[in-house]
Amino acid sequence: MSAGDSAADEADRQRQLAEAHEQAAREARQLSMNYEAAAASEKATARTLAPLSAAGYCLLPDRGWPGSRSANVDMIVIGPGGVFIVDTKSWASPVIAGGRVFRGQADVTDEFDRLADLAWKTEAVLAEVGLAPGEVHPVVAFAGRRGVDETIGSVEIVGENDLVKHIARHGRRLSQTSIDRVLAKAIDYFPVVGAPTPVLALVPEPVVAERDEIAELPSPEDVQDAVLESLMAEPIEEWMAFLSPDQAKLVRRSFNGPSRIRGAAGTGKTVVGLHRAAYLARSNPHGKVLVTTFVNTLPQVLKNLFGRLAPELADRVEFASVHQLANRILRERGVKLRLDPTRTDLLFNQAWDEASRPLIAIEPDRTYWEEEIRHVIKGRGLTTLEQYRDCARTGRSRKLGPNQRADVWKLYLAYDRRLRESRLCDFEDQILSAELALRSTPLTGYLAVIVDEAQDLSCAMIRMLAAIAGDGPDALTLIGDGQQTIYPGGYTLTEAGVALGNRGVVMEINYRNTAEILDAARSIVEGSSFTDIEGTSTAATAPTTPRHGPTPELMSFGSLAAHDAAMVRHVREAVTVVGTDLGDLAVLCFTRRDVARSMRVFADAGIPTLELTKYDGRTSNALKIGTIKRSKGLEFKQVLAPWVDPALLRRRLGRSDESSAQSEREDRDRRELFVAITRARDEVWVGSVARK
Ligand SMILES: Nc1ncnc2c1ncn2[C@@H]1O[C@H](COP(=O)(O)OP(=O)(O)OP(=O)(O)O)[C@@H](O)[C@H]1O
Repeated sequence: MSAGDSAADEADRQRQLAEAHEQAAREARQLSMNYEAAAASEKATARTLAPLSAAGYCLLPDRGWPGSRSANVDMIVIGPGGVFIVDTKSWASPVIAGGRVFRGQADVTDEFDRLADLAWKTEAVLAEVGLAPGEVHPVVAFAGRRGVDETIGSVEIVGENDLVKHIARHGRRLSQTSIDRVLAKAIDYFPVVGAPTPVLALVPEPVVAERDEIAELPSPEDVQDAVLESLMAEPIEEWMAFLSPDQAKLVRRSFNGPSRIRGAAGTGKTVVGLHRAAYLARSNPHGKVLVTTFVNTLPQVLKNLFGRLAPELADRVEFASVHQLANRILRERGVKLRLDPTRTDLLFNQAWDEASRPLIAIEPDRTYWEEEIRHVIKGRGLTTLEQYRDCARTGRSRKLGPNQRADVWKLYLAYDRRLRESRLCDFEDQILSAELALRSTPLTGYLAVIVDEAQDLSCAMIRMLAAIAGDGPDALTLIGDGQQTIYPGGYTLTEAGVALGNRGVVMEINYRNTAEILDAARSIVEGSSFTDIEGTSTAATAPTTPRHGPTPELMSFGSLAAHDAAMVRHVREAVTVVGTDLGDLAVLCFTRRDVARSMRVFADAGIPTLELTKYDGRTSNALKIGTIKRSKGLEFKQVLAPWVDPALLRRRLGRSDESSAQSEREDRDRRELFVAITRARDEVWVGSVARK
């Protein structure tokens, strides 16, 4: 080593050290500038959002990003309008185009995807306390901006100065109890950001001067209006935003094929179905969700409920009954069918006159055979006697041998011939034609089909809907309860070509009825069995309910006049003494004739009425009157069931002729009365007139 070498080495070392310090300083300075901007924008966001606390909102500023050691979330806002995960971006002139976001030349859409992903994971965590999925909103606020209103995937993008309005306009969706539960869980999930890692530098910590505030805040009037709007908003029903944890998890559950949600009356199946429709529409940007059921008027009621549950998705979720859907399918394909129920009834009568003799010997009740043709034969779309001979006739108690089936087939042929000669179709033909039409030209555009009250649908209807849904994950959800089956001639889903595997879920808590109403309803169907579309002959599940109320009144009268007077008196007292709104009462009848009779009785008593055929779910101060079939899926505070067969109010006894049509009919009538009684939230009145 020559003289001076060691000094030169040291000089080199010190130079390298200096360069390293300079590099570190440059990086620290850059980082500091970033944090400074972030801190300023977080502070501004906190200040912008502060007025929301007057409307019951809680702000959780600067929380840790779950699962990340360094990232944080600017602000979590939790209150009556839901949960908002707010990320503020202080970007100069960001551009949103073609579903992507650009910052200068750089595509920064990934940052939005990360926020959407965080919201998705937050949904799952908050579902554990029952928050419905649609209530978690990822929001990006552009700092210092106003008038921005965009979405990228599920992320809502607004100007920072529109934030209060944006959040407040969600109204009052969560009650204080729900907010408290969600808040406790969120505080747990989003950790408090800890102190920064100590700086191991031999330089003194810089002294930071107070920052200038960001200018341009929303005007006080704007903020006041928004907060007021939030405070004054009509609260929505609790279940629209907050569910039981089991329900909330079920809404988000993914099934790798068709699935079935089963549960007794009032267990929240429809509620889950509506939330699931919203969830599926929200998670898939393309296609629509179809919610369908048998009763023609129920879809409109569900649509109105959905409009409040998820207004932003109103155009992504369609509501139609199966017949309305079949009608549309045929119309769009240029197929014209002539439907004339009065004339087709007449044609059936003529066919009955021609071919009834051997059938009367087996079972005299004409209706039984009409049901056999409409539900067992045409409900499946059987076209040959061989098919009919092989058919299991699930749910029909009377056994039929091959020759007897041949006699039924003759009746069917006689009816079918008359239909063709008259160029007429019945409603079963409408479904079968739509199913056929779908085979040549499928119906596209639906990402999922959700069927409510699936037990009411025929085999062909299920096939038609399965064809529309396809067999992708979550494409078909069948919701229903075998115990509420009131149409004969059941089938199994396997027969309809739907393989459920083990994708079945049972719901077990009743949210609608009081324990007293449930007991009364159960006593009506006790001892009678039913066959479910899953193919199992089951005893009913026995859901529990936490609510109590008056014991249902099961009244027997000596005369029609006494019955009708007591029925009117009960309605009057419900309104004047109990204080129930007239619009929250329903009179549910077995037959259309009884509906007409009720309308007359109440008209004579000067009580305003509304037929269920005209009810769309909107409140009106009129007594609802309709058939029990029409009341499927609905609920009322009080239900009256008049002119009930006294036999149904007695315990069902085991009969010697269990396989008779009469026994099958009685079981069905009992289930129908069960449906009527379980429509009531609080009180039930059942009237019967003793037979002399
Ligand atoms: N998590 C919940 N919290 C509060 N109320 C609920 C909840 N879930 C359901 N409900 C209420 O319970 C009632 C019954 O719900 P829903 O109509 O969905 O039951 P269902 O199983 O479809 O009944 P049915 O088969 O008898 O038609 C409704 O009033 C609904 O608002």
